[in-house]
Amino acid sequence: MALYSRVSGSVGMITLQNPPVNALSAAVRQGIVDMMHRALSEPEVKSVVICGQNGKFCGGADIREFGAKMTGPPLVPMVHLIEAASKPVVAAIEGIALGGGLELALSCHYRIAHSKATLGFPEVALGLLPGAGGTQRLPRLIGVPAALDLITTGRHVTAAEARQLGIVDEVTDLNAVDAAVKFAQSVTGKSLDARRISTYPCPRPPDLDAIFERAMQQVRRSARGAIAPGTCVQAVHAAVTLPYAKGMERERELFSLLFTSGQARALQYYFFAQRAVSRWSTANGARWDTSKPRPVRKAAVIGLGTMGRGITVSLAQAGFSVVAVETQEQQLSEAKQAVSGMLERGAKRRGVPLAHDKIKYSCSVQAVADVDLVIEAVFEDMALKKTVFQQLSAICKPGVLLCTNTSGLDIDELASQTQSPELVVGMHFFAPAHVMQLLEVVYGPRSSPEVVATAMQMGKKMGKVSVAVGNCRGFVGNRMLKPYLEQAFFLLEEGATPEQVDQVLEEFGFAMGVFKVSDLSGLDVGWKVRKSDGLVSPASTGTSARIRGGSRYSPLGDLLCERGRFGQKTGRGWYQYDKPGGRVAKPDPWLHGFLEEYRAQHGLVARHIDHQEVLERCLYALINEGFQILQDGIAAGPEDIDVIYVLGYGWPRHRGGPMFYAGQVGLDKVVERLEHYQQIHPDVPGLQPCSLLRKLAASGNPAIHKWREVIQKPRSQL
Ligand SMILES: CC(C)(COP(=O)(O)OP(=O)(O)OC[C@H]1O[C@@H](n2cnc3c(N)ncnc32)[C@H](O)[C@@H]1OP(=O)(O)O)[C@@H](O)C(=O)NCCC(=O)NCCSC(=O)CC(=O)CCCCCCCCCCCCC(=O)O
Ligand SMILES: NC(=O)C1=CN([C@@H]2O[C@H](COP(=O)(O)OP(=O)(O)OC[C@H]3O[C@@H](n4cnc5c(N)ncnc54)[C@H](O)[C@@H]3O)[C@@H](O)[C@H]2O)C=CC1
Repeated sequence: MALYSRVSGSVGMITLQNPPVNALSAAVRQGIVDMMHRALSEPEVKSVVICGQNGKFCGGADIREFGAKMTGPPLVPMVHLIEAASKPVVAAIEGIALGGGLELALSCHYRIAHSKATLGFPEVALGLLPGAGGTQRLPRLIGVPAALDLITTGRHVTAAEARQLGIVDEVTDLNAVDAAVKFAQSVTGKSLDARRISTYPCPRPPDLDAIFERAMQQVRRSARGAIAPGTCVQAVHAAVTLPYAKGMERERELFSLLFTSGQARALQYYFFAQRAVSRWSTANGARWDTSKPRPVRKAAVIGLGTMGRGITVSLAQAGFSVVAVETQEQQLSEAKQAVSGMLERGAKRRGVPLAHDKIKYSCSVQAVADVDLVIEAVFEDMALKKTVFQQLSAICKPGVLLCTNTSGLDIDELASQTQSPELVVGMHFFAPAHVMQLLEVVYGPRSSPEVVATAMQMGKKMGKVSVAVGNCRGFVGNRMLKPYLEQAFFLLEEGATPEQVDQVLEEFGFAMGVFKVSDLSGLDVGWKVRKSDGLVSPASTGTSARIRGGSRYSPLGDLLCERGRFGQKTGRGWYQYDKPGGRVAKPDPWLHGFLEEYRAQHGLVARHIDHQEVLERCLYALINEGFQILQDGIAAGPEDIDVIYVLGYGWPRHRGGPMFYAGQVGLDKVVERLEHYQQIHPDVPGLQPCSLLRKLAASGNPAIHKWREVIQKPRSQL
């Protein structure tokens, strides 16, 4: 709702009240309309201030209302009522003015912002455009290029930048509401003719066509199939080419198109999913709201390779004191340089405070004796990690959390090496660890709720989105990757090429196809894991080479590794590169010839494989594993899996995540297609639909927020 009060005798104050972000719900919109009428009708009131309760102006339209039937006064007439007011209306912007909140502010005649406020049009991230005049008013106010930037990227600007751009009239370090009241008094009685943005002509730069062409190219490059950014460009184009009223009609038309799209539904689902994962629960009943994190001031990182360096940077930037340990002297000195470089780039590009003095380096593990938490990031080798955990358990002070960054080894086996297994938890960062937003917090059967809470909170302080997951081989992300990769290999055996598979996945929206990712991360990584699992046999050219443990196996990755083709690092992998370390993947005729030879050797006849088969086999195998993970209680809900895949594995956000996508396709359809492929490939267990998936499909494709009801029933019933 909105409260009305009278300040200093002549100022009518409208305060938005809808915690936590004063979103423009039906009640808030109704309140604003009613209170505006009241302020305009009271003769003593000479000007109006609009502000938000609890230091937040407004977080925009109430996203939770989008799925339901809209009630209350619409936003567009509301902003027109404010702009047309005969008394000056001043927006007092504290905290945030986002989306519809900024549109509300732009309809006011003046805007006063607190210096710590941020403003922006984040609608594009929800699959929408600013649909209450934002696309028509902003270019009129700040020009086309700046408006295009803000609206198509959704980036938030500081009050200082907003002042520079001309979005706000004044910035204050003092109380913005008091400043707005004073300002409102000072403009009482002044003409408002020049203050109504909708009446401004839209500036027409001479190179207008080129500006729009560039903007379209830019969004095509970065949007990866998302429709909202391009539609935002079209809406801004209408501001320049049409009179205001016609431009508003066009905005409405384009908004409706987006509003009813599957992409908007997916992005809005994802918005809430990313927030829902912080309300974690574990399979044995520990929960976010009953588990208290421990204080952590000083942390240690063991092993300063690729991951340890990024983790060190991330910890130091978050304000933790860090002891960084590396036993190899050469590695230690390289790591010091690399960490310094990362800190300096962070300071330069993102304004993160330089934190060199937060880090103490050592080549002895004894240096960790007084830390509160340790993150181990040594080689992925169980025997080595066990030794390190035994050492840590002996050296660290009592009560220290021992965390491992393993990509998939058994947390419980590591915990059993220590005197306090309840203090052991996985903190699985993603490379590069100082950039990637995802953290899988892996709890073992013995990890205490307090320890899970501490790791989750540490992640948050480091700017990560932390997702709590249970302990199993590969946890959630890497476990689901296995059937996806397997299908990609099998498709090569059956006649596809890496380029073809990658193209299908990139058209779907992945930033990179599976083979390009494999080249980037190094084929040797998976090879080492397969070797230690005993899967890589020296007889990989024999007839039994394509069967392991009774199931189909593709030795293609192993054969490439045997030939030294590790991907980008060696300049050859599934693709060729101009040199070792090269980044531009080019199709490799050698690889095509190799695949032909391989097929001939194994009696395989290449067939035409269409787009649909590539997509369905790769994605549905991955999705099926996701349902198995839910069934096993490794992830608490589909949101956890979706957030992991979007933030950690490049799943296109506008498709919501694999579990949401499965729901959109239709679970019955996913089951039907998996069964179809399983009939053709009976030796591939990953194609057998799991019982939870079947059960949900049979119960009529319930909406994704209802899946938990089925999952939480005793697992024996599945
Ligand atoms: C605001 C934030 C920056 C705060 O961040 P932080 O402090 O980190 O807190 P969070 O954890 O993120 O959030 C706390 C809590 O608040 C919830 N929440 C946040 N914002 C909203 C919101 N806008 N609505 C509802 N709830 C919100 C959040 O979910 C958390 O709760 P929890 O999930 O329970 O944990 C940050 O939250 C943020 O960035 N928020 C999003 C801001 C945003 O994107 N705003 C834009 C909203 S869209 C908008 O404004 C649209 C418009 O431009 C106007 C459209 C015109 C409307 C016309 C509609 C007419 C319909 C016509 C149909 C046409 C179809 C036809 O023709 O048929
Ligand atoms: N590289 C990646 O993309 C990811 C790796 N991981 C996991 O992170 C861990 C580390 O991986 P990377 O950083 O890639 O390995 P890396 O090979 O780059 O670095 C490992 C470092 O540990 C050091 N080391 C070995 N034994 C040590 C000891 N006893 N004490 C101190 N330092 C020691 C080595 O000298 C080396 O510098 C592994 O468990 C890996 O599975 C997790 C996520 C992603």
